[in-house]
Amino acid sequence: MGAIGGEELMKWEKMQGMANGGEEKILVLVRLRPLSDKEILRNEVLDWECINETTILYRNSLQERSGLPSVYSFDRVFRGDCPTRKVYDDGAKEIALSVVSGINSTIFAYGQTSSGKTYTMNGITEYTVADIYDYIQKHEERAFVLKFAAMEIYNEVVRDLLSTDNTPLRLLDDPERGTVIERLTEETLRDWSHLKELLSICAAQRQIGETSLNETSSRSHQILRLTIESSAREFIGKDNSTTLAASVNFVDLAGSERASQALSVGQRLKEGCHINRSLLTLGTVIRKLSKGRNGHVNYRDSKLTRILQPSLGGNARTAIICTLSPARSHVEQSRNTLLFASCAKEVSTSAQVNVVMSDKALVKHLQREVARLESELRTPGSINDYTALLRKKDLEIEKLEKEVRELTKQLDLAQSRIEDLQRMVGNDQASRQWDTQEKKMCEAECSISESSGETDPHDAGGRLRKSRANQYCKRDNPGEEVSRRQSPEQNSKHSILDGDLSSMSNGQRCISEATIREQEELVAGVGEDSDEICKEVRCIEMDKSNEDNDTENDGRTSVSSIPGNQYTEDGELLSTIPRRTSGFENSSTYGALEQNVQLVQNTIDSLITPYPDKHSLWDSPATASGSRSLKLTRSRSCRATLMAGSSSPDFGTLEDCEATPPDGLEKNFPGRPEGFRRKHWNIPPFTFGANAARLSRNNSQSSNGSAFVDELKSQNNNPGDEDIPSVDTFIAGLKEMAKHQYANKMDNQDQRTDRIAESPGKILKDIGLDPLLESSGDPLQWPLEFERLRGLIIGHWQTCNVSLVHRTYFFLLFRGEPMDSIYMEVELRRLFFLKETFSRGNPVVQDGRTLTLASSLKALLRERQMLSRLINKRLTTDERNSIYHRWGISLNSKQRRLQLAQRLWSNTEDLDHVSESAAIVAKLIRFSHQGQAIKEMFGLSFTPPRLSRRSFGWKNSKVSLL
Ligand SMILES: Nc1ncnc2c1ncn2[C@@H]1O[C@H](COP(=O)(O)OP(=O)(O)OP(=O)(O)O)[C@@H](O)[C@H]1O
Repeated sequence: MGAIGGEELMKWEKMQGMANGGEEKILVLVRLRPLSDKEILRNEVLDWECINETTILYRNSLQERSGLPSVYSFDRVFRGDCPTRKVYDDGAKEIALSVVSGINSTIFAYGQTSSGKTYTMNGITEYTVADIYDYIQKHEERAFVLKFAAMEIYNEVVRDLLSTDNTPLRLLDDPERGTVIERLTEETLRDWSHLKELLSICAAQRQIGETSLNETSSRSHQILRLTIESSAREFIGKDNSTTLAASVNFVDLAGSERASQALSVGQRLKEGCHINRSLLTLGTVIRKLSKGRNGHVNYRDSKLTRILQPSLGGNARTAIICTLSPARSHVEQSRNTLLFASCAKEVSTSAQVNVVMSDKALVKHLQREVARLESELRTPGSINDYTALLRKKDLEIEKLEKEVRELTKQLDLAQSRIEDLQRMVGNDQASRQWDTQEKKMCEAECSISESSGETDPHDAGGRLRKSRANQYCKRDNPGEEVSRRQSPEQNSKHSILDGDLSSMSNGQRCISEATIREQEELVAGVGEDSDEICKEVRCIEMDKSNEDNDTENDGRTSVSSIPGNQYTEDGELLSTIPRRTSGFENSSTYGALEQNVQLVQNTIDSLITPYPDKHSLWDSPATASGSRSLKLTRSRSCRATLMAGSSSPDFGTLEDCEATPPDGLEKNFPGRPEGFRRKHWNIPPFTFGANAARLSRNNSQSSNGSAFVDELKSQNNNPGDEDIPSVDTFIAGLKEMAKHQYANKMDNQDQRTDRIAESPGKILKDIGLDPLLESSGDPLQWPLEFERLRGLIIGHWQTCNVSLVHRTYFFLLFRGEPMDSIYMEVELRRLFFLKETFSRGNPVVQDGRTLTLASSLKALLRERQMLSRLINKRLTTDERNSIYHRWGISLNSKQRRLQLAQRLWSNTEDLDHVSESAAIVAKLIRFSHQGQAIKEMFGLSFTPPRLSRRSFGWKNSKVSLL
């Protein structure tokens, strides 16, 4: 409609609103003709009378007792002496002239032979065309093109009345336009006289069919079609020129009398059958349509109804003029005609304005586009563009190569961790058989440190001496591991608690800053040398009664007063409240320490085996169970599974890892609370299939590292999935938010960085890089805290209409590892902000787009539709059916894909539902995530690189954050 302007536009819009607004009933008119001369000569009686403008009455009293109706009402009825002009003006005109407003229209004449159909239609056609020309002259602001076509349907054969070629026209099905008549001549009308000329040609052509058959009766249906195209003159030739195009059909039907009454045999009988067939079909169609549009309407049963389909039940305004002979001898046919008319008045159509872009405008537009592209190609500037593009690509490649190098480093780190873990597990049992002499040496060193004032945490020399003490213990016990392994039966807590340590005074402790830092590193998933861990365990005598004194007096208060983030039930981050952590400082017994060590092992476990789960969503239980065998003590295998992707790196794997107690210390490790473990890992697996093997780093770290990155990234950037934000985009956004959020914290901490050397543990926690401690205080509580925060996040996702793909990425990437709390906080803050802003009715600008609650809801609906389209592509039939079955969607129901997409992530209270939704979305978008691996690859992991005792590594963590 862009080309239509001003008053005309308003008028057409009004018309469009009227026509598009809803359905309107077919206009039904009844016209009585006067008695013909012959009828008068036969002394025929007039049985019908129009008693007012809408009612016709049957007057024969004898017939009234038949039980048939004697009064019929229609939109208009016209007496025998009523001129055709009035029939046109009072009835057909409004419908016929809709065509100038771009609305299709059709005028039918229905009635028995000699009832006056042709007489009426000739007049109606003439008046309509005259009015159209009149309208054209009055609307000079628009340019009109009139086209005329005419056809005849005779014996179910369609002929072109403007062509001398008698070859029947074929009806073709066009997906956009419906039934199209092949080769139909369309003459462009030059003027009124031209139309007259064409009408006479039609009449002559039609007579060919008639004269040989029945001199008094038309045995064919005739359709004259006038098409009007109109464009606003001011826009003609411009790109945005559009055209209104509509047709008005004048349909003169064959006589509606029955074949038996046509008194026909042979050829005439055949004609009668065909006439009956098309008229019978027309009647059936009208009858069906009059009862509403439920069920199949058999338009295709005849050529007539096929051609007139849009006029009868579709995009056209329609009028039917039923013609009657008043003579008593025709009463039966007249009654049939009125019954047909009664049905027709119940039929509704729904017309609309037809706007098309003109061919001319289209051609012009395309020509300009071609010219523009050609000139772009010729312009030197475009070469510069390509050069700039190449440079940009080069930079991207460089960046990717850097990422590959970083990844390689991280893989090395992962390898080291695994080795540490193995050593740690092996050494742990031996640690319980601590040799008395070793303890004494350690204690002696510790006592020296203590007495020499090393309790001052700022005393670097003291720390050095303590460190030396630890080193000493280590160096002087080279056979320690061997002896531990040789005497496992001596591995008991008594050896520690009842040994020489018990003889130490309450004031004596071996907690050094180095030890504390090492513990922090352990919590952070960094595997320290297991020897050193053992020594730390041995050196600690944590007397509960002394703990308060320690924290108050020895300057290490900062270690135990760890900031913890406080959230409201709604997830609002209230404040960072200093609180005393009960983490390692409270480990006053060996049992507690053992648990802490075990926690570390578990953390490492989760790092190297990030895909625990139950049965595969996609695999059969047998398949899923077949892939479960990992144990902590088989960390190398775990790594292999992770790196290789395994044929089924499914979540069942780690669950079995956890559910089947491995050898060694982990037997005693309570792990995550049962409920947490059950829910948390209930996420279906993602099979990497053929790509799995390529995910292995094998022995060639650098070269295969690149392939590894490429593989992972390509998996998450499927061609053709432009609508799906890639995991890169997701992570980049997340990191950006994390960067901003923590930049502030970092700024606040800058002045304290000078003191890092003096108080590294404190700074580490203050800057929020030790989220396990920071967010929960007690690392053992982190799983529960994680679950709580995740529940809040899931709820806010729903409230804020957050993208399902985003939810899926987040849900699958952040699954309870200690360092995830950073991103949990970032996400919660973001969601809280969104929720707050939306609740105030304000928009949020995100990635340059303005988001409102309504627009986000729309986007979410679009995303669901997009996902529904992927269901058939990305899921096998079995997978789909299995999901439909589980989700209560009938396999026979219509739009079941859309139903499934609508249900995804719909029940945020049910974690099983959420998990399965995430798995389905991940599968649809081909997100073959790898948990920790992908997090490390994209620098999402906060796990600091392996820290040297004397080099403080938080900056490395910051780098990974940025
Ligand atoms: N309203 C009328 N006033 C005067 N004469 C009429 C009227 N209607 C029809 N006639 C005359 O009746 C005769 C038959 O009319 P017409 O040919 O239009 O009938 P028809 O329904 O088209 O018949 P067919 O089905 O055979 O084509 C014609 O001579 C026509 O002039």
